[in-house]
Amino acid sequence: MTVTSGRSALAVTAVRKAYGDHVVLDGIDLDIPTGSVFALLGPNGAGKTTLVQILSTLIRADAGEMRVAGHDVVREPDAVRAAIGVTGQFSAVDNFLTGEENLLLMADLLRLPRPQRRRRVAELLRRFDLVGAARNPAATYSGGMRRRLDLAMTLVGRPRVIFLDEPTTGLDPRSRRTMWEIIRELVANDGVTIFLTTQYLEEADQLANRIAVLHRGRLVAQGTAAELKRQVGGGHITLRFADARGYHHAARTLDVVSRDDEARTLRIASQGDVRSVRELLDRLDRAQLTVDELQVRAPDLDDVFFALTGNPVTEQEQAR
Ligand SMILES: Nc1ncnc2c1ncn2[C@@H]1O[C@H](COP(=O)(O)OP(=O)(O)OP(=O)(O)O)[C@@H](O)[C@H]1O
Repeated sequence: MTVTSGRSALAVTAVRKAYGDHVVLDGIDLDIPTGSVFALLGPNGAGKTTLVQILSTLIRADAGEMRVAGHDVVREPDAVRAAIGVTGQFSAVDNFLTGEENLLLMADLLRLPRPQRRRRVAELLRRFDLVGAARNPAATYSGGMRRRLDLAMTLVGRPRVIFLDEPTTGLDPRSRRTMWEIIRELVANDGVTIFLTTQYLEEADQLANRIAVLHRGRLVAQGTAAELKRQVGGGHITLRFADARGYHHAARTLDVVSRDDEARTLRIASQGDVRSVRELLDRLDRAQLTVDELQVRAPDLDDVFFALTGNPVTEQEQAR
């Protein structure tokens, strides 16, 4: 792949990064078209943040060629910085300042022309539903409000490429959906390119035009959510157990993709056809296990992840 495509917001070839003996990124190639959402998917510790830090000029790669918004990351870091916005797990929000003050501070730092500053800040407060809380210290904000403020601060400088490093980690489902809406609007209205990292398969499914799966320093698959699902084929069966004994016995003996101990549900890899469902039911009967509920589903990204890496996401997180 070359690194010259005019339509690419990000073009990356053979990026490598190691910390001592630990190879974190082992030859990453990416080409992300302008105006699209790209999701880099991987469990904790996969190297997602490291790649974002390299592409946003915060740390140096050991090798590789990278262009972001048309600029070379190593040779033109200032031009890259001027074209990008980054919101990460460690937010830029100052707790002692109000939401409005945080935004004004950002406008000052970016040297926005004076008459524009208040106008831009007011517009962002409106857009991110922060008008009511604008005069309150950011310390009093909920997790969702803080993420919105953080993203609003990133937008003060009108970046063309936005890195969102795990934008919804730790948010409740409602705040997560609000963030998704905001991200969709950003792409539709502002034509920005979004580079998103996430551990949530559903998030990548909801937002991304293209998804890449990072596993042990390499991109093990790339494509649209539909392409990745097709690549895996099959699907899964979800079983909910009536009692804890049956649940734990089944968890030990079946080919489990993922599990939810609280809800006593197991996800089993399966083609989902009548024969494989019958075989599974026979097996459960023989073991005298009572199932409360059974659902047959088409493949989702959880199945993709399992097929590509041999592990469910949750197990990889636990194995860290
Ligand atoms: N400065 C550093 N020195 C040594 N090792 C590091 C350093 N920064 C990151 N690592 C290691 O590199 C690996 C990748 O870390 P990284 O933070 O990029 O992963 P991640 O996919 O973003 O994970 P998370 O979802 O937890 O943020 C981890 O094993 C981490 O311990």
